[in-house]
Amino acid sequence: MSFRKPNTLTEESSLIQSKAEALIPVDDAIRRVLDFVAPVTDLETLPLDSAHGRVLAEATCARVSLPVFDNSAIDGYALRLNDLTGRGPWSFRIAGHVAAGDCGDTDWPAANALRILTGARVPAGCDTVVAQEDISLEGGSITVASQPAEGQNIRRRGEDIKAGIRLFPAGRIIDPRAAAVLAATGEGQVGVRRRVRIAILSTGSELVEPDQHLAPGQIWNANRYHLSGALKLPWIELLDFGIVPDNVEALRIVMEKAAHGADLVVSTGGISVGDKDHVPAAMKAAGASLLTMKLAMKPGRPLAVGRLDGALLLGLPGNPVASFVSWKLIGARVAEKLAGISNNSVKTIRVRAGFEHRRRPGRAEFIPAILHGPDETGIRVAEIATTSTSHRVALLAIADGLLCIPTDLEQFRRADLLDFLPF
Ligand SMILES: Nc1nc2c(c(=O)[nH]1)N[C@H]1C(S)=C(S)[C@@H](COP(=O)(O)OP(=O)(O)OC[C@H]3O[C@@H](n4cnc5c(N)ncnc54)[C@H](O)[C@@H]3O)O[C@H]1N2
Ligand code: MOO
Repeated sequence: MSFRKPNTLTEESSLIQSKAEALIPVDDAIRRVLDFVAPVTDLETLPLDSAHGRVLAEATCARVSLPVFDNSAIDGYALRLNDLTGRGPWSFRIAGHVAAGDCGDTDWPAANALRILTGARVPAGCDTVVAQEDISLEGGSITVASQPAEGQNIRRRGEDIKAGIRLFPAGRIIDPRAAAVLAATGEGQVGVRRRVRIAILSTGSELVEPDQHLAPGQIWNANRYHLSGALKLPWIELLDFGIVPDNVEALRIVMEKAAHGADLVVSTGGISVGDKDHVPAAMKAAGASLLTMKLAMKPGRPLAVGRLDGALLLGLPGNPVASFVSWKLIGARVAEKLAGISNNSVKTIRVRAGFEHRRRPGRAEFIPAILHGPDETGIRVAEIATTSTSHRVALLAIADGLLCIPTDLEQFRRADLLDFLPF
């Protein structure tokens, strides 16, 4: 079975995984899904202040050197070393004053000092700046007791950033640090990729919104909120289609509408084998090419992926922790690739297991876990409440992240090292 490039995924029946087929390793599944994603190509030019959190469209090089000119690092006095003849102490009349913002081209007779303030352009001829704490001031003159070093307290042009060097790659999110660097190098307008349009829908006839009364058999919609929370980002335009009942026709209509306006449509629920699991059928009825997968992953075994109208459809499982984990590991990667983001958000750290565990291998597990520690070796220790996680929203409340147990691992002991994906 292969997962093909955009718009060529047409023989859906041959792509649907048979029951007997092995579970797909998580990394393979991610690779296959990502193979199917092309970043949005439309660009916008925005004033820097409106570009916070957006994705840089092109690599950015410094068009100036920083500092732009030699300037003083301190409040003090500018001197010419040539004027320090003989043995000290040396006295100089203060011939003028340069502050930050002044052009610094000032009349400066030989054997005189200039008062200079932090950030002020160092005048021509000045090769040292003495701190005001290191002189004695009397009337209009200063006395310098010890020999200053050449270049001291002068911030040289280009010592921070050289004109022409690459500051950021394409795909970098303009976070506050990047914004400061862009501003400092005079990038008042920046080219960014357009926002990715992501539609979400919560499938399930049992669902009502949390501000509604629960009738017998109903539950409150949790998935809509972990998704809308994760998607409230400056590079995403969120389209929320609310709750859709378990009905192929209703699902088809909403999916078509969502796919029409979105780059990615994310649904939760209705992708397993129950009589009311209609999401794959609705995707097909809408004319989508479709791939349903069973992943070697717990929670989050079922996954449906389709393409309709230029939009990618991603069907996540209904159990809240399962859909949360599937979004974090797979959905978020899809969204980031669509947006053209260069480095993905899935970054694990190493932790020690705070417990021992024996298990049936075959699925990678992602268990909500709490971090303690660090232990005597300086490494943090992960504890879990249970390995049965799929429906247990309480685990999301208490956990610091996901403890990652590799597919083939049969057992581990207390203090063994494992990967951990922080929230
Ligand atoms: N016979 C089998 N049954 C199931 C299998 C299987 O392989 N064979 N897989 C199980 C696994 S694993 C998962 S995960 C679930 C996935 O099921 P669906 O994606 O079809 O989801 P639903 O059946 O619609 O819902 C599952 C569960 O989650 C609750 N839910 C759904 N949406 C929400 C929501 N927005 N907020 C809160 N809770 C939600 C729903 O009420 C169900 O309890 O299938 C297993 N079954
Ligand atoms: O994927 Mo299911 O999440 O194992 O419960």
